[in-house]
This record gives sequence, structure tokens and C-alpha cells, in this order.
Amino acid sequence: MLKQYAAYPLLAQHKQRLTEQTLCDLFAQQPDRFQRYHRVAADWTLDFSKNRIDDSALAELLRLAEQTGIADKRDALFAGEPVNHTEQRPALHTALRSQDTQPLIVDGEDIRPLIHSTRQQIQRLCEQIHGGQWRGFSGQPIRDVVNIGIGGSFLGPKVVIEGLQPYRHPGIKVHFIANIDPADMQETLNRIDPATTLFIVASKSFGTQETICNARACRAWLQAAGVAEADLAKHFVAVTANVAKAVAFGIDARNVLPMWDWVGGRYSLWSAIGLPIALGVGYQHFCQLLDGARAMDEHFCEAPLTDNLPVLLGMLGIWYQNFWHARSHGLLCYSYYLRSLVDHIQQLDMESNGKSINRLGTVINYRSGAIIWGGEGCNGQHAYHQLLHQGNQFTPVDFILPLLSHHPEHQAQHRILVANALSQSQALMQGKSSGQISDELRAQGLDAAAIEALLPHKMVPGNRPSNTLVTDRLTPHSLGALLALYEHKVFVQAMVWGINPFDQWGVELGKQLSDTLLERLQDPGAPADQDSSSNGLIRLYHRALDV
Ligand SMILES: O=P(O)(O)OC[C@H]1O[C@H](O)[C@H](O)[C@@H](O)[C@@H]1O
Repeated sequence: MLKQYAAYPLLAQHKQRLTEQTLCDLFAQQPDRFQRYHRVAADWTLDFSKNRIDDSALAELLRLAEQTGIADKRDALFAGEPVNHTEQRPALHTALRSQDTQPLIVDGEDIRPLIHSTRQQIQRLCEQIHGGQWRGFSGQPIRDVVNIGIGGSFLGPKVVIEGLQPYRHPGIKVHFIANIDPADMQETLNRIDPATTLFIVASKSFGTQETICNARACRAWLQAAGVAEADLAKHFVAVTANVAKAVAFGIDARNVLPMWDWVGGRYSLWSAIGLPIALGVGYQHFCQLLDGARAMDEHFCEAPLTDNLPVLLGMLGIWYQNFWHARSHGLLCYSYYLRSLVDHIQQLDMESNGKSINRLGTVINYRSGAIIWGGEGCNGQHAYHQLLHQGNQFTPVDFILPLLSHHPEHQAQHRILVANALSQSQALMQGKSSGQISDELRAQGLDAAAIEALLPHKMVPGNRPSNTLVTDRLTPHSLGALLALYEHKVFVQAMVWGINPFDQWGVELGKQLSDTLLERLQDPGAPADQDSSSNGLIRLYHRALDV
């Protein structure tokens, strides 16, 4: 698909042309690059001037977006058409934050009232828990909320809870149990009191092994603490699309909040999966988070392609993946509060666009989803930035930077963080030439031979592209907008690559195989009927148990 668009060969020519020019050349030719190549939307400014583009390459990239029919495809997404064609479902996460009151029909039913009543349920729960009316088995109010869930039922709420720590509700602490590794659960249980804990079992399917296993173990922990069967309901709520299974698990039907097939797991933090967010930072802040996402939705729908942040981010990603042969994309978050953002965006992007089959069922002959990696700045500077500066992989990155701290008494210290973010993108762009390095070494008193020996090791090639996204302050509104920005970036890229970003069949195989392997692990006398690597590892497990 991609290679058939008229813009494709022209972009390949632009790439050839721009290979000859460094980012510093481009900045010298266009001293107004920041002015030309920055855009503002929904609390965020995107500076994309430090990319290997000029006006004509950018125009061609946007023509490619246009040729893929991005505007129509976006409208189909928002209108609730079955864009997830392998599961014959719409993907209506945007409806969860919309204020539109026009009916939106899915399977013959208007989903607006469902969204509305679920929001009311979330609000009511917040009132009861924050107001101290909801009480545990011994009559004490709830102080700890433990979200048991994994994947989309974990990563989105976690990034928001961490991101909005300055807004946390004083009476509630939110914890997460995701991993089947019992250490995750036990370490959490060690920190909480059964009498004041509410568990949220968050699972769209209510069939995910890790979640159900952890939920059972937490129920047993409550029972062991003396909670009678009749009182368990005071300590459990569920969020799921499979109410029957939640009720069969033992959760009071009145305490089951709905999820729907038309919301993908990794797009679900805006639904009742966001309950821990509302409980952790307050319902009003949860609403502001949705407002921020809606502001980005409106921008995505209304702004021309040339001003459209998700389109620009998406197309720049295509530029590097498909024309400059990048394999990965880094997210460098200069905010402690955003330290887990990369985990969420990793699932969002890699589970959505990690596909090699197009919508027609054909293997694609171009690169699709990038490997997403990254972390928290400045910390990364003292770890993996070495590879960014001197390694031989072409790796575009996004810097994400709130300009102001939530701790004004430490503004001077925060300024150092800002300086580091800016200096890293500058260093990636400019590098350091042999002339500069020789001068420095000479000034330090090194002789010519020593300088010649050190020079290649100290040179920094530069010419490495980056985007910088800044906002004044990380608030519920700006965080919502940021998360929606990346959702739409992923969508734009999927449309250009012609793939379905809303299914995830690849994750099923491991789940299937693990059942058989679990049987072999449970039985020391099990036949060695797997491949020799698996048989060998099973043997080691049994041996370790014996020791
Ligand atoms: O919410 P659940 O049904 O428990 O699913 C949890 C997660 O597990 C699945 O295997 C998928 O990879 C994720 O997309 C999903 O979010």
C-alpha cells in the first residue's frame, strides 16, 4: 500500500537530497526554523524544527497523509464505523471524552447514555469513598485502593496516577498489582490494611490469567484476615465487559462498572478503567483529564494537516521509519511525574502498530511500528544517551517537558532540568566537531600525538533529529491532551501503513502455550514432549524445587 502512493517516490528523492544536508546546515539556511516548524494545540507546543526536513519535504509528507485518505479515516473512527475490521468493532475511545449529545449508535444502541451513566457511577463511588460512607468489614473508611489489572487495565491508570501526584486525594492511596509474580502482590499487601482496602478487579474480559489469579489471592488474603463471606462485597468492585464472570467471581452486581467491546484495552483509561484515577486524584480531576483529551480530539478533527499535531508527529515517524530506516523511537520525559509514560505509550504504540499484515491480509513490504523505548530525563543522560550521541543507530526521539515545576520553591532546581532537556536536543543536533575538540585538548596541554589518538573517541557526529513537546505545567488537562496526542499519532501511522491498530492477535499464542507448559511444570513426572530447550528448562525447574 504505502509504496503505491504518488508521494512515496518523491519522498525517497527528498530523503536523498536531505542526506546531503546536516541539521546545522538547515538551521543556517533557515534562521527562522523554530518559527516555521512549531505548532500549538491543547496546552502543548510541538517544536519539530530539529528534524531533517524542509518545506518541500514536509509538504510531500503531508501529501502522503492526504493520499492515504487520513481525514476520511479519522472521521470514520470518530463516527463509530467498524474500523477494527478483524473483530468487526468500532474503536470509540474518543466517545468516552466527547460532550456531543447526538446519538452514537453501536449495534443498534445509543452509547451516549451508557457513557453518561457510567460516569455517574464513578462519581458516586468517589463521593462514597472520599466522603467516608463506604466502609470496610470493620466499619472503617477506605484508605487504600488496589487496582488488580494488567496491560491496558493497568498502564494507563498507572501513568495518570503517577503523573497527577500533585493532585492526589489526601485520604486515598492507590496501588497496582499487575504481575502474576506473587512478589508484586505480596509487596503490595504488606503495605496495606485489609480493614481499609478496596480492590478494583479491572479486566475487560475478566478472563486474564494474571488478573484473576491475583484477585483470587487477594480475596483469600481478606478471608484470612477474618473478613466474612458476606462482607467481601465491601472490599471489591470490578470493571469489566463481562459482568457475568465478575458476578460469578463473587462481586456484587451493583459494584460492577461496565466496559464495552468498542473500547480497546490500551485506549481504556478514559472509561471506568479510569476508576482508580478518579479515586486517587478526585472525580473533578478525572473530568479535566477527559477534557484535555477532548481538546486534542477536536484539534485532530479540525486543524488542517499542516497544523495538526498528531498528523505531524505521525508523519515524522513515518519519515524516519520508512525513508531513513530508523528502527526505534525514544521518548525522553523530562518530568519525574512522567517516569512511566514510556510504558503506557509502548503498549499503545507497539500493540497497535506491531503488525506486518495490512487490512487486506497481505504481508507488507515496508517497516511498520517502531520499537518504543525511553525513560525519565535527566536519568537517561547518565545511561543510554551515550548511544544516542555516538552510537550507530539512527534513533529519532521526542523530548517531553513541562516548563514549570509543581514545586515553585524549587524552581531554580527545576530550571536545571529544563536546561538539560534543551541541551540534549541541541547536542543531538549540533554534535561536536574535530576542530572544537582539538582546540579544547590543546588548551588542556595535550600534544599533537595525544590529540590525534583521542580525537575519534571524543567526536560527536550530531545531525540527529528530535521533537520537543512542551507544556507550561503537567495538569490533568495537559496530561489528557498528551495521551490523546499519542493515541492519534499511532492511528495516523496505522492508516498510512494500511494496518488495523485495534486488534492484538499476536499476544494470544503465548497465552495458549503457557497452559501446556504449566501442566508440565506442575507434574515432576511429566513427559519430556516439548522442544529440547523447553524440556531442559522444565527439568531445571523441577531440580530447583527439589533442592
Ligand atoms: O483487560 P483484560 O481483558 O484483562 O486484558 C488485559 C490486557 O491483556 C491482553 O492480553 C492484551 O494484550 C491487552 O491489550 C489487554 O489490555
